Amino acid sequence: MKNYDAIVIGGGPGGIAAAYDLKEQNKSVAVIEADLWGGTCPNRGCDPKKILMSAVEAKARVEKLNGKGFNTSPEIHWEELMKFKRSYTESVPSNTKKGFEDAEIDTFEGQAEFIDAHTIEVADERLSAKQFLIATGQRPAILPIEGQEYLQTSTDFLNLDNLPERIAFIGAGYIAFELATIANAAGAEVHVIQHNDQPLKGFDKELAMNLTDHLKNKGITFHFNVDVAKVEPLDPGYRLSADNFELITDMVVAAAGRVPNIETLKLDKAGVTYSKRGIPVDEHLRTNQSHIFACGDVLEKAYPKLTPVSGFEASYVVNAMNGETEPIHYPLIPSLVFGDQKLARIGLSEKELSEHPEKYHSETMELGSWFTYFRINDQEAKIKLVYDDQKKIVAITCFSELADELINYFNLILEKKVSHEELADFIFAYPTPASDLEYFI
Ligand SMILES: Cc1cc2nc3c(=O)[nH]c(=O)nc-3n(C[C@H](O)[C@H](O)[C@H](O)COP(=O)(O)OP(=O)(O)OC[C@H]3O[C@@H](n4cnc5c(N)ncnc54)[C@H](O)[C@@H]3O)c2cc1C
Ligand SMILES: NC(=O)c1ccc[n+]([C@@H]2O[C@H](COP(=O)([O-])OP(=O)(O)OC[C@H]3O[C@@H](n4cnc5c(N)ncnc54)[C@H](O)[C@@H]3O)[C@@H](O)[C@H]2O)c1
Repeated sequence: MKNYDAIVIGGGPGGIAAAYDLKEQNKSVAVIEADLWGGTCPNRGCDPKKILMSAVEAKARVEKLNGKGFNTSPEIHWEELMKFKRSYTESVPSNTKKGFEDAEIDTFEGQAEFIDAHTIEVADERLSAKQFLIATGQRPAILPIEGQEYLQTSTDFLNLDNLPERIAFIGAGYIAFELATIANAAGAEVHVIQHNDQPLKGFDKELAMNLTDHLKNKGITFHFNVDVAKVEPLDPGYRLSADNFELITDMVVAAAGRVPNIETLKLDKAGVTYSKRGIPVDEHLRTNQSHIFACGDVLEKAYPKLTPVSGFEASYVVNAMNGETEPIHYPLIPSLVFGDQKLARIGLSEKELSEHPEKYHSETMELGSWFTYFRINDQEAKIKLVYDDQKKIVAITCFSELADELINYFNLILEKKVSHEELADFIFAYPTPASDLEYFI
């Protein structure tokens, strides 16, 4: 039986970052991956989505300038776009694996399952280690409804050879908004079905509704307060039904959240506690077994489950495995819904803000006439700044084509507590979103 200093279970962003850091400390390290090396983000998450989104952004940019230099609406050629996406994704698993091999990190393929607290089995091989890191991520939740076998997922959508004429998304969170935006721009008839009336929970309600209205104007149909009960196959297509609701479509994507990959690990055999929301850890990312750590999406945690958060936790956990005694301290984490118009937020959570309305007040600024946005004809652009009673900014939500860039500047400003006076010491290239910053702070 091979014995290691550390075994990392899961070859996604969290597991990869941790494995390299552990190796740099001259430890013997093995990584185990059950599916695609690289994990969710580069194979079936952020990166393929953003490649498809590039076409959406380009199309929308031209459409915004219709009558202002353009008189056309570019058509997205799905097969070509998918080919472009695959030119990136297809080499991710082999490149990731080769990277490990070059770094002399051992790789094993298959589902890892614990035999006991110090031994795991993968593809009929038993391995032991002094320490373990569980970084097995999440997968799409499949709704417990009649006909659930006909539901497809974000993974299926991001690998479609041909775009169906009609697509329905169940759920109105990050994934549904982003993939619906792509499907709509590429020419499909798109429906988004949400069981309550609150899309994009966790974002400012007013600006989330601005994004919803933007997508409605693009042709996406939203159905709120509809709890889908049944999916039936037709020839061709599917019928979705709920109380007083029926919809015929060609593809149904379950986009109603994600569940942690824990069942196959046989955590009971290692004595590791878990819940259906993931693996609970202490403030050193340690499970109830002191030599078994966990990081990334598989955690039961209140922090957002995002690629940079997995990477941040991985860097921390390697030090914790080495005996670091300071608890993990998370910096501010921006949240962002990508699209031709983006919605981005940072700062105190909407829950915290709504629980103490007496403590906070907000100001919304329409930005459409500001030169940065006027130039690209982004008439919908706006920003909401939330202040505490000391007039300190505690949260910011941006809605615009440039919100992704802007939120990162605010991240630096809020995290480093940069004042208006300090900002005035900088000369930013003009005209850019950065040169507007001094008017917000
Ligand atoms: C459609 C989509 C879009 C997204 N877009 C963004 C975005 O724009 N920005 C962003 O920051 N985040 C985004 N995310 C989230 C991001 O992908 C995740 O937060 C990130 O991948 C988490 O990294 P991780 O290493 O914790 O888990 P993962 O990337 O999920 O990696 C875990 C790995 O463990 C493997 N595994 C599971 N069980 C076992 C086992 N028993 N044995 C061995 N291996 C196992 C899995 O196969 C997987 O490869 C998106 C996610 C999705 C689904
Ligand atoms: N841009 C990004 O950073 C990005 C993009 C995509 C995914 N992600 C990550 O992936 C995670 C999962 O995304 P997601 O969109 O699947 O989950 P989500 O939690 O963001 O949204 C799920 C939505 O489905 C709704 N829902 C739940 N049950 C339902 C039902 N029975 N019928 C109809 N609606 C129902 C929820 O109310 C919610 O609005 C995100 O939380 C995030 O961590 C991030």
